Amino acid sequence: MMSIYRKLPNILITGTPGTGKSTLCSEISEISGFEWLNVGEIAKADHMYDGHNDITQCPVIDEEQMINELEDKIADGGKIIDYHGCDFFPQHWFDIVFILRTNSTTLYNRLVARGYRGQKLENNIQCEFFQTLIDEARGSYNNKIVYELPSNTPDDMEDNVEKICQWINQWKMQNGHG
Ligand SMILES: Nc1ncnc2c1ncn2[C@@H]1O[C@H](COP(=O)(O)OP(=O)(O)O)[C@@H](O)[C@H]1O
Repeated sequence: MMSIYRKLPNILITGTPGTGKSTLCSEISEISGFEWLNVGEIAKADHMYDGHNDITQCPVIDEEQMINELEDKIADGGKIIDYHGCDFFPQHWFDIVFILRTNSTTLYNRLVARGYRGQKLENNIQCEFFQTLIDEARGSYNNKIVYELPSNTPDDMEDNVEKICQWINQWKMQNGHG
């Protein structure tokens, strides 16, 4: 509904760390010209933190500050937002939400390769296993705009890039910018 106020749509890509968000966003950004906003990287660069979570062993993002920071950019449309959480963004920001899904073993190997160990590794595997991001996305957005995408293989990645780019083109045509 809100999309009529934007010249281009905004896309949220979420999922457990290691499911392939950055890889996917970078490819879509290159093809579509949409700006990729990596929320974790923005928080790191601008020290937008509000404490430390001992369970996830990650700094806690200052959500209010992040929303203020992103609000103007989002209003223009044409953004791909990449974050391993999705419940604190205003619902009207996004025209579509994709959740990347990866099998436990595959994800385990990716996170080990990234240097995750012990509790941090286990927490992330559990996050994926218990479909945490699915529940979070379904609880935060209109379920008609929420889609799961498998992200286990390079073929999956290619399919996902294609699907999302097709969706962008379709949106442009339907909204008179084709
Ligand atoms: N669908 C996929 N098939 C094969 N490898 C993948 C896939 N998605 C991600 N990877 C690999 O997994 C690792 C983590 O991907 P990344 O995009 O950094 O995930 P995230 O941004 O969700 O943490 C990278 O080495 C990436 O190349």
